[in-house]
Amino acid sequence: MSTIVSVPESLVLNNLSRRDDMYHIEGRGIDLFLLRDFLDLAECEALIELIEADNHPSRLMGAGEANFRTSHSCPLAHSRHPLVAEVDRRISELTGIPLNRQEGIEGQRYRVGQEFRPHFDAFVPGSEYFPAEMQVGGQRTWTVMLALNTPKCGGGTAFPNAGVRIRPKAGNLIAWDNLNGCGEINPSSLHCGEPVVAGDKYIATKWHRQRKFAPPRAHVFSSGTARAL
Ligand SMILES: O=C(O)CCC(=O)C(=O)O
Ligand SMILES: [Fe+2]
Repeated sequence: MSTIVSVPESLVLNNLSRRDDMYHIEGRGIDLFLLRDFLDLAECEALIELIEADNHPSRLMGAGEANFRTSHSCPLAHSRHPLVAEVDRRISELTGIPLNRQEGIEGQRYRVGQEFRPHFDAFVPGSEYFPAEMQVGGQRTWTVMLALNTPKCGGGTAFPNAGVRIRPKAGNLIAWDNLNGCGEINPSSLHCGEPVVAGDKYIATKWHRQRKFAPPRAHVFSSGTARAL
């Protein structure tokens, strides 16, 4: 038996790794990519303004412990701003993953002390939300995360099982696959947004699905909860 997905994940790996401006960050058990200056500073500022204009306390899929994710989130697609569509398009061009497998990009703002504790972006099998998510696009595959500013101190994106910490810098993009070759959650994809120590932190996160993604109207975009594998 074989699983057929519309874009083999190895193709995404090829698309990212063949660029000479792409840094391959070596982590235990995971391929992490860093591309500098994916957005220019004016674009970062414009996205930050959209996040400031419309945000709500960040949500979790399923039950999570208190203070697990203390940031605010903004469903950037709701703004209908042309820059958001342009960023979606550029991400699709970079990864080779078609637009119809993208979730709407989510802006996030962290103030001092706010964080997102270790979690998987991929949906956790056995959770109450899992069957519904499998109906609307299947598992999450690649995460692409854009740094919209450079926090003064703290706020790194850390992968504890892979032994990697990435410091956000305005305009930079990072990307990783949350699944292994069998389509199961890769334990090394566990990651967190470390507490911000000084200044604010703004990012925008793009999650991708295994199949065409057609969310019901009330669909809430958020990350998976932490769960030991
Ligand atoms: O804030 C970060 O660095 C990580 C955010 C994150 O993990 C997510 O949006 O899924
Ligand atoms: Fe995440």
